Amino acid sequence: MTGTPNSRRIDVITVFPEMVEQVARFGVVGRAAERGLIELSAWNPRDYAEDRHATVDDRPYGGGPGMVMKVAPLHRAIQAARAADPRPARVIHLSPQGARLDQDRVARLAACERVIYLCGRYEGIDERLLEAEVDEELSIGDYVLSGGELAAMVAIDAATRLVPGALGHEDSAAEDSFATGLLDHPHYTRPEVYERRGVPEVLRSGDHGAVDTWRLKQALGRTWLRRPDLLAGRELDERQRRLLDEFIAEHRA
Ligand SMILES: COc1ccccc1CNc1ccc(C(N)=O)cn1
Repeated sequence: MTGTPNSRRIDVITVFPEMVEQVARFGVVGRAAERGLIELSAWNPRDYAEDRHATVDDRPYGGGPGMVMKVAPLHRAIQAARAADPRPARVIHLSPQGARLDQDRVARLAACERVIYLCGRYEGIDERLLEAEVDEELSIGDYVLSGGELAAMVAIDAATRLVPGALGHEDSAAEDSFATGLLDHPHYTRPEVYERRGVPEVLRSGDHGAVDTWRLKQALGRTWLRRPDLLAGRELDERQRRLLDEFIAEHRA
């Protein structure tokens, strides 16, 4: 299936295609797929195995527990995915050995016209396939999953939110907490009081300037409290500095 020229094409190499296809059935990613902003296809290396048992793994050279994914079925699946669209693709291997996925790397993925996500299972993938085909290794965190599929789905979700048009006007990715480099401010909606807990007055004042100031102060304060590391590498302007100092003074009061 050749892609429509300006849509982002996402291919996933996985032995569990049905698992990965779920990410394009719901919510923001589901709507983006429906509207042709992204196209998602999964490719199963079992379909490209050499033998009638559709073997995709084998025992590790050097011994040890578990199995290793074979080169040939993965290589053929990647070639089939590449051939499905004339545009060049960036091949990303999800692995605990990868660079940590953060919003900057997500933004780079979102800018790619084509990405092929390679999902390992078992103990991992034969190094020769990685050397020959992989452009970048990414990790969603310092923990081991039973496969790269969930990591690929995380990357697909985070990147799709940044595709122009994917989010309605009601929630712009530009104000996302990590887009501003700060944590998010608190959110409230009706009822005004729930089990004796109210809503901060300023949010019902109708004074949008005051609301924006309150939200910035809360974002700065919460970042200071929960993720001071995010503030370490960041210059605050005079207004931000003053708001954070106010928050800290109130926090210590
Ligand atoms: C033993 O599993 C592997 C070993 C090597 C490569 C891939 C896998 C598949 N598992 C993964 C994949 C990604 C992440 C992550 N942190 O992004 C965690 N686990």
